[in-house]
Amino acid sequence: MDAVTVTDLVVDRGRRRVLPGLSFTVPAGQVTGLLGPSGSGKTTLMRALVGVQQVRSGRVTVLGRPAGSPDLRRRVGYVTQAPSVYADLTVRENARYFASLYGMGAREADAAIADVGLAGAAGQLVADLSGGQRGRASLACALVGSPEVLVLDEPTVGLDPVLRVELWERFHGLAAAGTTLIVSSHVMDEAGRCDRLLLLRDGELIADSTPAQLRADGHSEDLEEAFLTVVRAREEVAA
Ligand SMILES: Nc1ncnc2c1ncn2[C@@H]1O[C@H](COP(=O)(O)OP(=O)(O)OP(=O)(O)O)[C@@H](O)[C@H]1O
Repeated sequence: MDAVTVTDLVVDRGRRRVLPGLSFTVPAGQVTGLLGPSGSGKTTLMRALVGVQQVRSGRVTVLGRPAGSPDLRRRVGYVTQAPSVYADLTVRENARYFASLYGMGAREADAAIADVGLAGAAGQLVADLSGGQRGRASLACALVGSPEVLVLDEPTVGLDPVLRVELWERFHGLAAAGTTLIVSSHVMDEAGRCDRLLLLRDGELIADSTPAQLRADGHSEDLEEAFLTVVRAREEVAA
């Protein structure tokens, strides 16, 4: 089953056409990576998926409903690049506050904090956390409502390698339990951790693939190299 269907999506931001007509589907219960260089349109696409981006034309369907439908609010979680937690509350207070909005209790809040590896900092004010910790506090607040679709904009930026691996394990744990995750990144070494890959460049979909297929198409075990080979092959065809 597909959790997300995007058909002929066109988005302009300012006077620029950022997404010139995207079509793809995202399977449910998997981790789909949205990979592409800075400025390729990843955030714009994620905003369209959660229904906060004005779109010029096209259709975005999430869990069978138009993106942004009121009944999707509880079912879709979105973590932006800028952590969206209250700086003057502790991590625990933030998580419990968001839990209460979803009708959840302290137990779920504490579990979400533990999931992102912040149990030791639960009593600390968010204002006193490092950038990476703040990002994880934000993630905990999105996890607390157990959304069916989780859209995460560069969730591992600034994290040390051990935490990154732990978070990716957590993502796969969530997917195994049925959650659909869409995770953006601009570092190709994270591409290998995804079940599926959407590769964006200048708002266009260069590949809708799996890591194994991309390696085969790009004739390289190294995903970055494989990606470059696929990009160059496309450019030669276009020239
Ligand atoms: N509010 C805005 N008004 C006009 N143009 C914008 C606006 N926000 C983004 N853009 C442009 O849209 C394009 C895509 O931006 P977007 O943030 O979606 O890219 P991205 O792939 O998420 O980049 P990054 O990895 O750096 O976050 C960029 O060229 C950017 O300059």
